[in-house]
Amino acid sequence: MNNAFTWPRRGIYLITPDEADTARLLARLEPLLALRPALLQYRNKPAGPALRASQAHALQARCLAHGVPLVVNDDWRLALEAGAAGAHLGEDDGALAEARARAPGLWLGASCYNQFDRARAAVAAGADYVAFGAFFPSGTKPLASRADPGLLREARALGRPMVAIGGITPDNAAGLVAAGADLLAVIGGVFDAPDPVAALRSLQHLFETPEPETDTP
Ligand SMILES: Cc1ncc(COP(=O)(O)OP(=O)(O)O)c(N)n1
Ligand SMILES: Cc1nc(C(=O)O)sc1CCOP(=O)(O)O
Ligand SMILES: [Mg+2]
Repeated sequence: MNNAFTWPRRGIYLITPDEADTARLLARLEPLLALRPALLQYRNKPAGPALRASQAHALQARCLAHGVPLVVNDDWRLALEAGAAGAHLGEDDGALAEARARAPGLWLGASCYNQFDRARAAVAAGADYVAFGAFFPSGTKPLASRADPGLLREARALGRPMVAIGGITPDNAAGLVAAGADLLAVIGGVFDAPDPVAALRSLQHLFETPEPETDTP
């Protein structure tokens, strides 16, 4: 990895909700960025190219102000243009190997769903981290395929940071950390909570205990 930021290793990987109103998006994010999540991903599925570009630039400015690395979902070119730290690519987002070749300085993450083989291929293509999910039913992505925490134990052997995603809340996340997740990616568990700041704090607490053993079979 080659980036102005140091890779955060462990913590909460906050992902933005779909929000067309940029002022409102920034207002919702500001108190959360003040808590310094490990990473922020800009994700806005219904947004068109112009809104995505302007929101990515606006978020990059706020992330820099708070010292939080920004990752852009789906689009490594936009990540480069906005000066973000990374891009996250899934099965519909182009070849990771091309992104690796064209954007050598970006952190690149790969969605691996519930598939160990996909993670192995992503690492071979140059992924800096691999993401697995969905570990719980997700209101954001109700049709996401489901993953088992045992996959995290198996994938530790790949030697890359592992992100867990899908329906994660302060009440269900501890088992994923125990299974070896380095980062917990969360949308609804924070943004749909009655008190998003309190929810993010609770999730961050999970990483304040010592790291679990990682070399058990
Ligand atoms: C950290 C993280 N993990 C998984 C995803 C999902 O990516 P993808 O499968 O491309 O689906 P969309 O998010 O693009 O709908 C993610 N974005 N971030
Ligand atoms: C964007 C996404 N990807 C998933 C996967 O399994 O790859 S689950 C998911 C939704 C994450 O949002 P929430 O925290 O609200 O469930
Ligand atoms: Mg995608």
